[in-house]
Amino acid sequence: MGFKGKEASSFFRDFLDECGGSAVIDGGFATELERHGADLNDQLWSAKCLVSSSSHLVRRVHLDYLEAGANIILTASYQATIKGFEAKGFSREEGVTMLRRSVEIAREAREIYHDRCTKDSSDFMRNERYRKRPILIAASVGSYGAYLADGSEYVGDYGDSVTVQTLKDFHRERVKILVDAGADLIAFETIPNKLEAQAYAELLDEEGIETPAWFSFSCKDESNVVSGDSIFECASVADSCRQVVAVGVNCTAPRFIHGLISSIKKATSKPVLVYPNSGETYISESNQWVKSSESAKDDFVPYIGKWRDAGASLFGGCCRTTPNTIRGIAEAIYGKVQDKCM
Ligand code: MET
Ligand SMILES: [Zn+2]
Repeated sequence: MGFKGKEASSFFRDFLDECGGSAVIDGGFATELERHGADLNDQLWSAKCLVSSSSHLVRRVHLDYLEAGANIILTASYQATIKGFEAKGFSREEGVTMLRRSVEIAREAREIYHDRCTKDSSDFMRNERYRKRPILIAASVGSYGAYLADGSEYVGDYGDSVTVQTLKDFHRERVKILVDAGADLIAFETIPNKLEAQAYAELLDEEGIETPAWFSFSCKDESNVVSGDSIFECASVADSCRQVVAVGVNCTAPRFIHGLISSIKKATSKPVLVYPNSGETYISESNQWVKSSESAKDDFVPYIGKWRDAGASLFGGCCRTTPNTIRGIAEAIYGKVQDKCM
């Protein structure tokens, strides 16, 4: 399946149809790399693993999420920027190579997974719909706040000196590199304010990018993104952008998701995606996740059905969620699946 020659929106509608109406997004990526032993206490965060010596870990995490049932896997490029790589002493060319690698590694993981599925026919999953599910590679684009590596993507205030133009110039090159590397989708993630959504929309238009994109916002309550801009206004920006095929929220506490879905549905008829975090709060000073007083670590899998009834159609997890969360979501959507395809 490819989007070439197809309108972005019809490509994505076909994908969702093939998935049976609802699709599974993967779970926390950086979190999972850490669980496999990576030390991400670094300005580059998960992008640190794109250096060749750690690329096997990136592939491994992608495979874990595919084996858990994901239809969409997000690349390790969330915090990968040429500027960020240069600040760490890499050359421009090396930065470009690592960005491209993020897409290539995800594609390799998809091939390995497909290969395993075909070869191991004796242990094939009985659930045909699950086994034949389509799989897309989404190039992760973290916000400008993510590049600042100071937790700004959870605050959303970039100050007066940062304009739409600043943001477009910041994102332009890496978006083009990721598209050129063959991503099926661009996942603009953890968008903290309306300004950055406007910048992405203009950028897609100006560069004539035909690769479908999704806009996903990080939110602080049931009706506002973290900067305080309303989710309705932010989703409206996404709604008016032709290349945007889905709109939603990520890295947001599960308790706000239901209300957010309703607000987004008022602004757009595009498919709605949700991939909450565990409900814990990120403390940038100590680089730690702590349980907030309102909620212990939520297990949001039991709510998937309700969120689907509220109108969402893509479900996954963000920080501090694991392949187990995604397995639970896949089972909620596809029914009980065997552990192995694998
Ligand atoms: C701070 S949100 C991080 C999103 C990214 N896709 C990850 O799971 O690591
Ligand atoms: Zn997150």
